[in-house]
Amino acid sequence: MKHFVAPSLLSADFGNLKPEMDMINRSECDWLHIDIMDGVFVPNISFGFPVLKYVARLCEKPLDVHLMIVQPEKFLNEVRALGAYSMNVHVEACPHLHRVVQQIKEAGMKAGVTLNPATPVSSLTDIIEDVDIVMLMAVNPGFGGQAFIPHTLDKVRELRRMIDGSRSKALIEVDGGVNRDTGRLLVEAGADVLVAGSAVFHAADAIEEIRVLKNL
Ligand SMILES: O=C(CO)[C@H](O)[C@H](O)COP(=O)(O)O
Repeated sequence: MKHFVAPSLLSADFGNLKPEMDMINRSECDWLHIDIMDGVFVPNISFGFPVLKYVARLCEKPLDVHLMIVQPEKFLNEVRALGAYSMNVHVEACPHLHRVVQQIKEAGMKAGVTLNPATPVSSLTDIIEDVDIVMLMAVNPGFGGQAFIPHTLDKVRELRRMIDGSRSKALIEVDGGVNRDTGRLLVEAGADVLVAGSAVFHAADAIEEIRVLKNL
């Protein structure tokens, strides 16, 4: 399968959301990635549901919602009400991960689980066949514009082997420090979805940057 590209809203110009979403709609990107932060699970706060309702109205691409919050299951209905395609929760934030994954799927969304850089791929052994997406953080979550952690490439290869050796059909998504250089290495390692914030929204020509990322 040709890999997907998901620009991350976190790096958009919030004073110009309408033109930013027009750009996303015109571009070759596959999903819009949305980072919700709570100032507890991560040391930052991004945006909440009133802003996201506006984004959801403007954006014609599937919404990939990444909850960097404690107790993400509390907001399942709000995420579903956005019309989200997928809901990603952190393994580190969910002591009852299997239940949360089932709840996301019962709500009609794709279930994604996300690993922080220090969380091993092996922590997914007993859930890999239940999830639709595994997202690997290639930076410590909370801020855009950070440097890619190279060990993520080993984690992508390990996860690829785990998925291919099981009945899992999970997509491998990578978030943080993704640009045309790291993106190429990630695709070669077996990644299916590239999330890119600053590489897209801070580019001189965002549509062209998305095209480049799509054609790596
Ligand atoms: O999850 C995130 C931060 O926690 C962002 O999606 C990610 O960092 C994207 O930004 P960039 O591509 O600039 O690294």
